[in-house]
Amino acid sequence: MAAVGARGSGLVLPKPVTFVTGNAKKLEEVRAILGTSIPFNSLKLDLPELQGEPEDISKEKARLAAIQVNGPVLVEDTCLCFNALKGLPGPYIKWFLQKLGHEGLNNLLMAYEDKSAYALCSFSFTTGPSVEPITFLGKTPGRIVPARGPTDFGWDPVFQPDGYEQTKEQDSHRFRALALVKSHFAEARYTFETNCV
Ligand SMILES: O=c1[nH]c(=O)c2ncn([C@@H]3O[C@H](COP(=O)(O)OP(=O)(O)OP(=O)(O)O)[C@@H](O)[C@H]3O)c2[nH]1
Ligand SMILES: [Mg+2]
Repeated sequence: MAAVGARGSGLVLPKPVTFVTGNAKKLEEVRAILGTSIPFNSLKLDLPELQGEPEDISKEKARLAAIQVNGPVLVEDTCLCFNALKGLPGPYIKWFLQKLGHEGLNNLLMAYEDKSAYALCSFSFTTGPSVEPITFLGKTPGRIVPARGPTDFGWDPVFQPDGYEQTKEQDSHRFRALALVKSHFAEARYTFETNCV
């Protein structure tokens, strides 16, 4: 590990964790979910994204972010996967949404009875640029519906989680993945040489 030493039984990291994202809404949700459980700074950077499987994309984002920050980083990649399309658009949902809009996302499934989908959040954490990132996944099953509700975050209006009347739930893909991140931090008992600003 890139930890510089041990204080008590936890690893001592040279810097606070930096959550790297170019997405203000993600940052807002991460702040709300983590509260004060994991002290972190944020950095607005639009990192280049690999093509491929969600976990690999997330890990590569963490590697690139750790090089830029030169310290511990947390990143996240979010997918919206349509079962009828074998998981696509998946990690490419940002571009599909930008080009097709909510109605276009519904139209992609027009030829299929199966409207089921899932949201997948992949957080990756590394203590520094030379350390292999660890990934934490959170998944919410649901289905694609005609747009409804608030339109302030991406594809939320067309994704209805299973068992919920509305298109947004408290116990989300992000919430589930961050619960695993919190458990990891609790087990590792990281402490920091310098405080967050
Ligand atoms: O309705 C939503 N509810 C969510 O919970 C959610 N989480 C992400 N998104 C959107 O899905 C794409 C992911 O792409 P993405 O993971 O690459 O994010 P991003 O490029 O915006 O930021 P980042 O990569 O710098 O962190 C982007 O269009 C995000 O706006 C969401 N939309
Ligand atoms: Mg992105």
